[in-house]
Amino acid sequence: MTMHPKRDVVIVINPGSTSSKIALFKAGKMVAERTLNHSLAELSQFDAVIAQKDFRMQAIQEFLADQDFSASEVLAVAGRGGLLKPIPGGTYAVNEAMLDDLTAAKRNEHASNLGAGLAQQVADQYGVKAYVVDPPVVDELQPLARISGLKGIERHSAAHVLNQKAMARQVLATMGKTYATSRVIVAHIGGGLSIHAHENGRMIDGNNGIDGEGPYSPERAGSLPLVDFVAKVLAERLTLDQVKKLLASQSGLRSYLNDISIKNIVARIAEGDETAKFYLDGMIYQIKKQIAEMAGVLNGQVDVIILTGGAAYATAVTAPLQHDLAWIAPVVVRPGEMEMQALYEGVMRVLNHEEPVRVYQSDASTIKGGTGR
Ligand SMILES: Nc1ncnc2c1ncn2[C@@H]1O[C@H](COP(=O)(O)OP(=O)(O)OP(=O)(O)O)[C@@H](O)[C@H]1O
Ligand SMILES: CCCC(=O)O
Repeated sequence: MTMHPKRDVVIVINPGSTSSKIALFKAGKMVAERTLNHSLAELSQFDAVIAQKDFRMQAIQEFLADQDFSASEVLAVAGRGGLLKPIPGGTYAVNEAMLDDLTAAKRNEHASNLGAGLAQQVADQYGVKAYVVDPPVVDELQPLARISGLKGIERHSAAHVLNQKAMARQVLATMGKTYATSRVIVAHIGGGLSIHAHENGRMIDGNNGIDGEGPYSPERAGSLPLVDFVAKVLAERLTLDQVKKLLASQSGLRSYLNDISIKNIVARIAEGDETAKFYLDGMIYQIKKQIAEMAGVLNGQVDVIILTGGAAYATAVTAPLQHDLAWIAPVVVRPGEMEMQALYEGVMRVLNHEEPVRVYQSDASTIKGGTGR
């Protein structure tokens, strides 16, 4: 009699703005994980994010080749979801409509747009299904937060949803509180930067850095003086695609310091680079403003402020924020992300029939606007 090995291996793929993270889960546990940080020089070879697919896939295949599992043990593949149309939270099966919208970067360019395609390619290799979980476009904004200030333009959410929610749940549990009944501000400080007010389990407001809101980040512009920006767009005759690229991936620390790595920038400061210090301080200053704004959204009733993402490893970033924001609430630092675990759990909830699998339908909008249009 032939013995069939148990299918209990899930491969998790998470393309970030400046890194690719890959993990292997077996029988409920993460047994291997690798983070590859990509330099500006490496990423600059590609005109569009979607063109990075083969480059990122190579890293995935190298990781998989180093792991000890057989193809017949693979149960499913999870990828970080991309900038789809605004959708409810949940686990979505990768389908053609999703891949088409992401390949066309209908909403905008973003590294996470690669997640579904990479996951599907790896899933095909093992003859299993691919899923994405709680993509960055999960939109729980409260009605007042949607108003922009100009009729015809509405605000929409884009955030590190997976990590913000996972960190909030974890930190609140250590405080004896639940996510569903608490008020939290989470600042994810990575290649992009998203800072949101969470109230009773929902992300009710926060910045959409992809569309040019909030603090500048390693790559993103954040909010700009609009008249000067529009004058630049007109003077340089920029197309909408060029504007989106400029705001989301060619601004922020990259534009001031020609670097997207906060780790490098902290090292430059340690060697006496005053310019690097000035612009890192500027980013920290803007983060502080955004967190205080979210405290206003929550009427100052904040259980905890959480600083997370790769840059939360840098004390140069977290120490001033902990000091300056202590008047609002305790400031807890949780460096890195829990996205890999959250992706795995999302897929397992569907495979264990605890939650229905969601089906993505094509983004019917014909106007190529920002993440919300
Ligand atoms: N040990 C460290 N010390 C200081 N900074 C670090 C450290 N590790 C990572 N970083 C910084 O964290 C940033 C990347 O964070 P993260 O991995 O959360 O983002 P990402 O996945 O590339 O992008 P995103 O999630 O926004 O799409 C980089 O600027 C990197 O230099
Ligand atoms: C993940 C969406 C937010 C950002 O990257 O700026």
